[in-house]
Amino acid sequence: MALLEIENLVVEFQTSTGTFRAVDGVSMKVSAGEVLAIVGESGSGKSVSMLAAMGLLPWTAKVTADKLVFDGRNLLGMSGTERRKIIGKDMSMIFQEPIASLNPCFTVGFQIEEVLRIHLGLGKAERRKRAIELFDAVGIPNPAERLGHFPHQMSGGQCQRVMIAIAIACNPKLLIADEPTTALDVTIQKQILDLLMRLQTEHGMGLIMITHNMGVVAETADRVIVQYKGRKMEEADVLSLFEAPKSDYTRALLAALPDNATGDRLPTIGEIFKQTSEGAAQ
Ligand SMILES: Nc1ncnc2c1ncn2[C@@H]1O[C@H](COP(=O)(O)OP(=O)(O)OP(=O)(O)O)[C@@H](O)[C@H]1O
Repeated sequence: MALLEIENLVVEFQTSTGTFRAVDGVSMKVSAGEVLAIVGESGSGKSVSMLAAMGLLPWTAKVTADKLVFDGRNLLGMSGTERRKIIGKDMSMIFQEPIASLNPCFTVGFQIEEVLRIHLGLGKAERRKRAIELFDAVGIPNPAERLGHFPHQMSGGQCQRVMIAIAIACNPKLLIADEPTTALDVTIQKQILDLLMRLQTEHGMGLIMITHNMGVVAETADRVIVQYKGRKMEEADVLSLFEAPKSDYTRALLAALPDNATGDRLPTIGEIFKQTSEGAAQ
């Protein structure tokens, strides 16, 4: 049975200029222990799809789907209270900007201990012990001392490790990583990616990796979904996608490798076609 099953997801935003459809009929399945990459240029609806699954979109978003099931439970018919028992516990998410994702007013220790208190009901001493274990597991040096630090006292890489520790605090079944390395220095990116992959294997979690970076896809994913303008253009296992891409869009993305697609942003389809026509004209 799939851990997360989404069928025909549509997300529309009410804007001052009318209704904008950010996600247009996307379907996907992720199983326990599987790594699914969602790839596509900026604005293709990758984050919005996952925020919809987590129930984290603002009220201006209208979310509909034929199916939105997590671990056998229908998320669509669920009350906010019921959903909050799952989100951050069995299904958690980390974001691109680790420093912005943490609350600047509280120590990182308080922030991780709150998750342990709310979701697992642990007492003070147990929370602190578990928080130290978690910081240790994600490679934060001097974990006991670091619990007393505020986010601004830590580097971006360290904050991302804190975010990962918070995300795995309750042993989630599914972790969604939304461009987890994009905002970090190149040297730190690999460390964070390796950490995520190690934790995924150790915990047998399902992992959805949202990325612009085809190198990250090749290194991490079992299966890949390519999104463009809110639609799924292609879905394939990672080898098939690289060896025999089916859609023109995927072919164009791969044709742009390695020069243009290893940075923090994939080229837009317009940029790719411009390069192709310029190449042909020379
Ligand atoms: N709250 C909102 N109100 C209106 N439009 C929104 C809102 N949030 C996102 N969008 C729009 O939805 C579209 C999809 O956004 P999304 O963040 O999912 O793209 P993405 O593929 O994740 O891109 P990126 O890689 O840049 O994050 C974009 O055009 C974005 O401007």
